Amino acid sequence: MMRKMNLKKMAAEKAVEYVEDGMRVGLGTGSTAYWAIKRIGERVREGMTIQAVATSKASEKLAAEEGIPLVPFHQLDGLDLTIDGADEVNPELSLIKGGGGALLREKIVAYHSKQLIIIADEHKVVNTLGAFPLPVEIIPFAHEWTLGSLEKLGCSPQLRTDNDQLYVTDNGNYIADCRFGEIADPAKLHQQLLYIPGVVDNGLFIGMADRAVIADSDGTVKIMERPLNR
Ligand SMILES: O=C(CO)[C@H](O)[C@H](O)COP(=O)(O)O
Repeated sequence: MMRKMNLKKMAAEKAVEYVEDGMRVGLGTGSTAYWAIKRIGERVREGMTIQAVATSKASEKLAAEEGIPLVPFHQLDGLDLTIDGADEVNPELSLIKGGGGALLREKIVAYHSKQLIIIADEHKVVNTLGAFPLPVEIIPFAHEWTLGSLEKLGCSPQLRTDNDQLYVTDNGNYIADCRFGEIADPAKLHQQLLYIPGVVDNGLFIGMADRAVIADSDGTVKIMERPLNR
């Protein structure tokens, strides 16, 4: 069987074929997006001209090292394409994202992209979202109360830590990882979460991804398209 890292690379490199000269491109975050940024870097060095923005400080650093031209947000009125990873992908291409903690910037960038392509290995494809704990970005102020409100929605939120310290996002916030179990109605949960003061955003991406490029352990790469009725 092929190693997982190779599957991520395969999906990422296939997705980078959608990047065309002159495009404005959003760069995702995580170990799969890493391979997309590396491949985009190669294509830039081969002569492709793009303008890029990154969804995290880590991806920004990698892109700069790769020589990818990064531009300030105010110079662009939107993006043509964003390529990003995901923690779960369902058949409607609804997603759980934020395992890497970059969900807020990822959602802002995806929202302003004409196209969002998700890259993943087959292990991320699920029928129903929710086995992966849903990351919810919350502001530090009164976060204990915000955690209480999350609990009332039916999960036991875990404040994310990193080396025994509270994990702090690029935006200075905390992440509560929330185990809801199977999420029967992602759109409803999304609304309920956004209703809680102190919640900045959450890792549910609904109706945002246009396609998912999925690498299978049999060595094939398949493209999932978002159903037209959504
Ligand atoms: O949403 C994300 C970061 O916030 C990542 O895209 C997601 O966690 C998948 O990461 P990986 O490709 O490392 O499995």
